[in-house]
Amino acid sequence: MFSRFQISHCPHNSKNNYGYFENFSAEFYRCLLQSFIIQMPTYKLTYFNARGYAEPARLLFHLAGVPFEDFRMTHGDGTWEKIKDSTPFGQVPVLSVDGTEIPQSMAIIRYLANQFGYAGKTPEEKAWVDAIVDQYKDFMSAFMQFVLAQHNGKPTEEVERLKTEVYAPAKETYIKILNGLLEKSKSGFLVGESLTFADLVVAENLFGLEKNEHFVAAEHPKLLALKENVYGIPAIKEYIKSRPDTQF
Ligand SMILES: N[C@@H](CCC(=O)N[C@@H](CS)C(=O)NCC(=O)O)C(=O)O
Repeated sequence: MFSRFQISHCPHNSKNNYGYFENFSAEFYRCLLQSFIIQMPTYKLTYFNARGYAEPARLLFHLAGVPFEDFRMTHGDGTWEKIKDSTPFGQVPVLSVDGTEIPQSMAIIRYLANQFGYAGKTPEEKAWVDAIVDQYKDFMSAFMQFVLAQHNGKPTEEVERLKTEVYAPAKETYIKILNGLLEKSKSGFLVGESLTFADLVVAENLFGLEKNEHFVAAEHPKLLALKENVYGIPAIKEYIKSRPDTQF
């Protein structure tokens, strides 16, 4: 968002013998200053009326204080069926930036975090943030296998097998990795000295797991502290007060 200025339209007084502009007028400087004023793109985030894969990006918008349209479709009202084929990958969330669409929840939040300064401070921090988010995605893929089997009415034995053989070990690994990172952290955040989008993704995920009784945060004080840190940030706290209370 910092690169959207255009100074070539600003008026100048004259060109010197070499063709370079010189003797810039006061008007030129005024115009230059105006050009540097940040022009915020128009953001629209399309998703269902759920936290799900869109919530970390919503948290980030509120944290950064950047306005966006939080477009929530209602399941079964036909809106999704109408727009599905015109979305980039046939799924939501989709972020529109001045009309340019970006699919995939983690690409969206990484893009926004890079714009707003929450993607990590060095290339190594950025890599760690990405690694944690990749670990979250591995966990979610195990979680979704079990949840979808249940949702689609698969036989109880199959649901149980997915729960104990796929989901439970993935959850154990995920929680162990997060705890290990927080044990070593001096800041209480997952990477570096300050909050990154990995903290938002994980804190929101812990919130959802706790809400749906897949996780007892009190049994993991470090994870609970991370979640409370994130949810205690004034801008986020303010948003949570009015966000729709959905199951997922
Ligand atoms: N990997 C994708 C998964 C997105 C996804 O599964 N979206 C679901 C909603 S949670 C969806 O669009 N479902 C409607 C459909 O597939 O028709 C992401 O992270 O954005």
